[in-house]
Amino acid sequence: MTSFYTHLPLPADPPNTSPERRSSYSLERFLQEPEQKELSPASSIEARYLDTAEIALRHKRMQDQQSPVNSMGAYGLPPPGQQRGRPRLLLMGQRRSGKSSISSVVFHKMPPMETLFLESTTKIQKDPIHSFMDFQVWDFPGQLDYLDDTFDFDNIFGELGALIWVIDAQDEILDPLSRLHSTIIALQRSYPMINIEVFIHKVDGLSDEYKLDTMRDIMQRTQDELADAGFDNVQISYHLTSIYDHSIFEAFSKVIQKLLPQLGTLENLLNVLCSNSGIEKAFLFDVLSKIYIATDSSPVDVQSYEICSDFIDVIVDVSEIYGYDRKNPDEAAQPSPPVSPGAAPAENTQEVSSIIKLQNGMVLYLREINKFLALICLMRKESIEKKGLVDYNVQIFQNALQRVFELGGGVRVALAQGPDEEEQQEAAHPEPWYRRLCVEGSGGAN
Ligand SMILES: Nc1nc2c(ncn2[C@@H]2O[C@H](COP(=O)(O)OP(=O)(O)OP(=O)(O)O)[C@@H](O)[C@H]2O)c(=O)[nH]1
Repeated sequence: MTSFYTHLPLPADPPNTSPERRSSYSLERFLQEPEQKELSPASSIEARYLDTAEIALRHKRMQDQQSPVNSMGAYGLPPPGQQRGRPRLLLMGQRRSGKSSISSVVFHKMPPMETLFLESTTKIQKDPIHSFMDFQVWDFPGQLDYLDDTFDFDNIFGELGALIWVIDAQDEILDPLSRLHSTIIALQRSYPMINIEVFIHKVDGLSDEYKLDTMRDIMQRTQDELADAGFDNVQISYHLTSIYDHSIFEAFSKVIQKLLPQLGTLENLLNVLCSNSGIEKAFLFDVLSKIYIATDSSPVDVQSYEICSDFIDVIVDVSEIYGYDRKNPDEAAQPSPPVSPGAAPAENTQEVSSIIKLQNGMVLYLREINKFLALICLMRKESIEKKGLVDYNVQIFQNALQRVFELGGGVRVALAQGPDEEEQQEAAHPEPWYRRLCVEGSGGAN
């Protein structure tokens, strides 16, 4: 990384738009947008975003009525807004496989080395996570046999968001695998829609070849075992993870994304944003956990994700040192009023933004969406030369996002609606990062 952005250079090239990529998204096909050779005028982009959001919302309503998954709720949960509780992520697996470490590193910012001193879990740890979406992480003691008759199976698995099974790849895997298989078989009988994620964990220090062999072995054994038990089509996702790199955040990103009914809509909005603003890759991040909840449909390469994730760390660290209290935090949480095309949006927005130029000619652009979410875009330096347009498009994206979430109901977006129980709880939590941040979009630090 070289420098924080401090000036607005001259106009630039057309955006890097891939028509094939965009047309693969059904919602965009409805829009019948003309082939684009240049950056669109801001006004047409606004119209397109609003249309996209509108169509996406209608599409979602239809899905809620029609889809078996949505009518049951995603992964066995009631639809958003009717959920009895928060979705649960259950962390299960053998003793010392790394469950508590994962939870501490991802959700509590514990430095990975400090997990060496974690004590063994003796009872179920229920950890409520207050973020862009409220959910709970339940950390199970490795020695617990929850398939035992004395456990209330329904109580544990009833409101499940995902079952995350952690296997220590540096240890022997046969015993944990056999427990995994019996759990899946038991779950298939009562909760066939359940979302099963296998974390092949502690892969740091293993060669790439060994990692892949282990993963193949686990997948094959699981498939065979389930087929023998008469379950041929169980959907299981496998992730190679370690707390010592970004892989654990990436794996959690994928787990959380599956719980978001709005995911398709978010991806569509990000696709439109990227194609109209010359953005190569865009991530919508949950700032506190560094989980990305959506990205555009171009493939995610690890380096892009890592650098965006590091960018959040930089911003949070800078804010810790140089931040200041914002005068009117409630206003900052309000949706930004629409900006007329051509008008400078800076005056009526309080969102934080920051730009870093990289040595390889790329630019990282961060924009706060609300107190939980930040948009991070990776683009060529020529694209950021039209910063006014990028800012404008991002603001339209932000407004569309708020409309999508308002309808979704299950996801909390920082729309100020007067204090409620959740906000009171939040008051007990530390100050949100953006209120202390000083790197502003006008260029340069205040
Ligand atoms: N090398 C390596 N070690 C890890 C990783 N994750 C966790 N560990 C280590 O694994 C050990 C056990 O971690 P815990 O998180 O306590 O394991 P647990 O599954 O919660 O154990 P129980 O509470 O007994 O069920 C600790 O010493 C961690 O530092 C990882 O990704 N790589």
